[in-house]
Amino acid sequence: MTSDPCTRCSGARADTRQSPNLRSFAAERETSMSSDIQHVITADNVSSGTAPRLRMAHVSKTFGRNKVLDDVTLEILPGEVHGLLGQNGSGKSTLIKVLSGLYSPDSGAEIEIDGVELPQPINPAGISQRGLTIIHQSLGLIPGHSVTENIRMGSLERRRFGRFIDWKYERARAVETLADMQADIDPDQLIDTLHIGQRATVAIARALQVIVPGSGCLVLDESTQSLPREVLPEFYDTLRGLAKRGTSIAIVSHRLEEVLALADRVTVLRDGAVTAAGVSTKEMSEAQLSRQILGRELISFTRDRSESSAEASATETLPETINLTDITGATVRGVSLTIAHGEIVGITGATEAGQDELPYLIAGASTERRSGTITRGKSARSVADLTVADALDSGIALVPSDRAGQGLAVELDAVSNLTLPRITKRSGRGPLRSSWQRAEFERAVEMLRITPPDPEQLVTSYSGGNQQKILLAKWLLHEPQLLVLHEPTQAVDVGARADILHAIAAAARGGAAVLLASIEAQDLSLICDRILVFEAGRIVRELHAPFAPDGILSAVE
Ligand SMILES: Nc1ncnc2c1ncn2[C@@H]1O[C@H](COP(=O)(O)OP(=O)(O)OP(=O)(O)O)[C@@H](O)[C@H]1O
Repeated sequence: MTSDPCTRCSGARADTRQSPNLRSFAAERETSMSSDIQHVITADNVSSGTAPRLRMAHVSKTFGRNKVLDDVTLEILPGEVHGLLGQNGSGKSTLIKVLSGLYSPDSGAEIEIDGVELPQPINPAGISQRGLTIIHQSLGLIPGHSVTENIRMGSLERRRFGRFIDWKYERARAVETLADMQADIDPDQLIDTLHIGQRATVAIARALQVIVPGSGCLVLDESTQSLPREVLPEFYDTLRGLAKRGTSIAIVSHRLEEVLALADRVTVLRDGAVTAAGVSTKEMSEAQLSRQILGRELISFTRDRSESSAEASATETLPETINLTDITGATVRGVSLTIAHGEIVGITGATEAGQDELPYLIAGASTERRSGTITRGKSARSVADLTVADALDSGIALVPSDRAGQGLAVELDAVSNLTLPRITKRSGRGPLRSSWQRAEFERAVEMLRITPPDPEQLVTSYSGGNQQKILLAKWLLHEPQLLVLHEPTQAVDVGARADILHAIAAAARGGAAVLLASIEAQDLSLICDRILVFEAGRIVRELHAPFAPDGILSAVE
């Protein structure tokens, strides 16, 4: 990665570090647009009339009988940031996998970089030599290897004599890149021991290493979703710096404010076909963009908080509250809090402030040394030796943020994933693939509009957002007494986000106590009754509804 020498960008860097949120970033971009980014299509950093940096035309892709891309064209100009948008399952990742050579397109596809056609089938190992770097949703890191090895993989330099790899040198390069990104990550740490945000940082660091400033194309498929909020402004600045010098950037993101703040133009897919091709984002509002994506008005989520607590208090059999007492882990330091049945308590804070760890401590999903007690009515449970199975027996279910690593059984189909936690209890009553399983699948499809509604499709063949819905549905159908969620709306489109918030609110209305760990201020403001802000492992502020997203962000900063 390189630092941007332009003074305006340096200024932006200082501003955004003070106020790390997208709104201020977008506002900063607005005020400086006239000088560069907004006129990117005609100004000096985009050569108008020249060949696109990347051109994909007539790209179709069929799986079995399902045509998921239909004659798609995408053109990305030198020096622009281009948003590739669409609902969950609209075909964005498939298009990027075609570009990277992971999927072969149907016949007739044309793919060019700087006017030169890429020979098909595309060799995944060869695309970086053509200046193309892709970060997939799955991040593509190698478990069991260090941060240095992962960052330098693909860029390792052999010494002239002996042809050995000088690991001291490679480590220094990795340290340099991490420092450029202001990422405090130990280069010798195993990738497996990093949290998801740190892993995303490593994947992005690796991609940025192979970009030669002024050329190439960097494609980010939902890569920012797990980056810590405080590094985002710096990261956006880096992208803008790269684009300003001529590198093209394609971003796939469901965060519309992010897209509007960063992208010069957008291409929108709906059901595998292009509905907007290279449309300028100049003067485009979030509402217009979501209409373009959904093909309809967005029905926003609203929660009637009074109705929720009234219904929950009618659930007579449950003790009124769940009490977490003196919970301690690696980053959480003696936290105590109470959640009433029917209540949704949000927890938020900066990275490593503790809110990201608490869900795992109380759901038995942490390997850290831990202590504290969970009390419900007369029953008290120590978290020191709590396992996931114990937690489930006690009615505590966790929706983790690491969908593939911790949330889903990736080798199984959708219906097995949905019903896995309850299958042992049910298996005595008939064959595994019972009508019960199918009925559960149908409930999940109805609740969260999972597409395609195919119970036997491998869960990994679902789009990222639909995998997220399957994960959430699995635990909602379990009807836990304490529902613990960590970033449940990651990777979902604007419509699905509303569906997910509805489903969580319905769980609370049904009597569940809900603990929601998230950095999404908008989600927290819409759904929570209370929000607890963490700092250095402790709760330092408590906010009560109604909230404004900006108020939540300033409470964290
Ligand atoms: N290997 C596969 N086999 C069968 N179907 C697949 C496969 N990969 C993707 N699909 C289907 O292709 C469609 C498009 O999926 P894709 O992952 O490209 O969507 P997306 O726009 O990236 O969605 P998201 O925003 O949720 O990540 C989905 O219906 C998905 O189920």
